[in-house]
Amino acid sequence: MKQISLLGSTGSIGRSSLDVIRRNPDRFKIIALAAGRNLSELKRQIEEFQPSAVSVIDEHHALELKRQLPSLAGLEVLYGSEGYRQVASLPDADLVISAMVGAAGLLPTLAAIEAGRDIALANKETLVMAGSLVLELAKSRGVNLLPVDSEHSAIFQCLSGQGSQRIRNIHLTASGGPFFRCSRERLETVGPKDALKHPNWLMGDKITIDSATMMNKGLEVIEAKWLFGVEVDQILVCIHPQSIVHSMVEFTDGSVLAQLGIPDMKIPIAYALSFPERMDCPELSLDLFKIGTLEFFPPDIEMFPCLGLAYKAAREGGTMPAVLNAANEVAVEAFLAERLPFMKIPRLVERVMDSHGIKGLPDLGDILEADAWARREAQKLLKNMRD
Ligand SMILES: NC(=O)C1=CN([C@@H]2O[C@H](COP(=O)(O)OP(=O)(O)OC[C@H]3O[C@@H](n4cnc5c(N)ncnc54)[C@H](OP(=O)(O)O)[C@@H]3O)[C@@H](O)[C@H]2O)C=CC1
Ligand SMILES: CC(=O)[C@@H](O)[C@H](O)COP(=O)(O)O
Ligand SMILES: [Mn+2]
Repeated sequence: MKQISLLGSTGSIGRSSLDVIRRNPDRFKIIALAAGRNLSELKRQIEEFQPSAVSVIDEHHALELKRQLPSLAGLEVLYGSEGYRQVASLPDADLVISAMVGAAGLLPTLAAIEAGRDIALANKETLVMAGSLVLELAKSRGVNLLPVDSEHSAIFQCLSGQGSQRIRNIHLTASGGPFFRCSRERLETVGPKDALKHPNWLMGDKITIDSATMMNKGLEVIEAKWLFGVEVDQILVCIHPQSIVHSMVEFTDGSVLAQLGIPDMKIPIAYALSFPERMDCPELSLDLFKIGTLEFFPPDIEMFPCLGLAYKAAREGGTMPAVLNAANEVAVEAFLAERLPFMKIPRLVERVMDSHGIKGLPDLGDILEADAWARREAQKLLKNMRD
């Protein structure tokens, strides 16, 4: 029985993870949950999965949760950064699922690695911000980093049993998002409702906007660089509107291995949870004849500059990827609140990056400082960039 601590339980990945666990009660046991503010969903999860500890965002939400769940004696209700740290580093957990959204996922994930727990990693921002530190710490603690992100799970599966020295290129597939082949005129007018309509995947708002700008693919390039130890220029993005091929690895002998499946996150989640074994998921089945066509196109970096900005940040290294990530989080939040037009998301990120003095070989303090600086800088610039 694998004992699991789940960070980000009320989100899209959190709920899909619980679905996989619910179907396999003989293999997995939830021992702790961490959420943000969604108490009604968390309450349902506590009642069903009976964890021994939970953490929420702050004391107010912890008190409210206790008020709503008076009968659950024995449940430890924690909150804030210390609560998340405790849930992430429980000694009884075999695996921690890291599925909070954004920079909030970094410290709990580091705490879990520090405590020697294997990680099923959905929170790509952790590797974008602090890839070098995360890899070093995971190595020193003997921790397995098991990718949940669909493309990285695909690459990980294609690489099983092969050394990464023999990789010529990684072909990272992207759906193209809701605005694939849109005109520039149209992109100037799109709002949150349009951008939240992802063609293939049901996900949280932040990653759905990142898919629409293609920043998601940029963050994934950085994530792949760290997970698979390849050079940035070996990671090639291709638009694959069907989202059936989840990524490919081209080896030095010209062989290309791909992983395919329906676009459902329960597949990569199940793989990360059961690794090195596979599970039976009869409901997740691919009908190739229904799909019929698989297409591949080059990305348009002029229309989707966020992808180019992420490559630039990856090449420059040091604190720059953390700055890219923080500026993007501010820009996406402003776009969702209708305070920034869609096409100004990359402009804001670029301006913050342009005014950043990179610190090479950053420690955790440098990364957190760069993240805070980029948020302040982005907020300042936002005021002049609304229309
Ligand atoms: N959704 C998907 O299919 C995929 C997601 N990912 C990655 O997985 C991660 C999660 O994505 P997704 O599930 O879509 O996101 P959601 O927005 O659906 O869920 C986010 C989760 O994080 C919690 N949360 C939000 N802010 C904070 C905070 N400041 N402190 C603590 N917890 C917080 C939320 O809590 P609450 O709602 O209770 O406030 C919720 O549980 C992201 O990094 C994303 O890039 C990767 C591949 C695919
Ligand atoms: C499901 C998943 O892994 C997402 O990261 C997905 O890939 C987003 O779609 P895009 O390919 O449009 O970014
Ligand atoms: Mn992905």
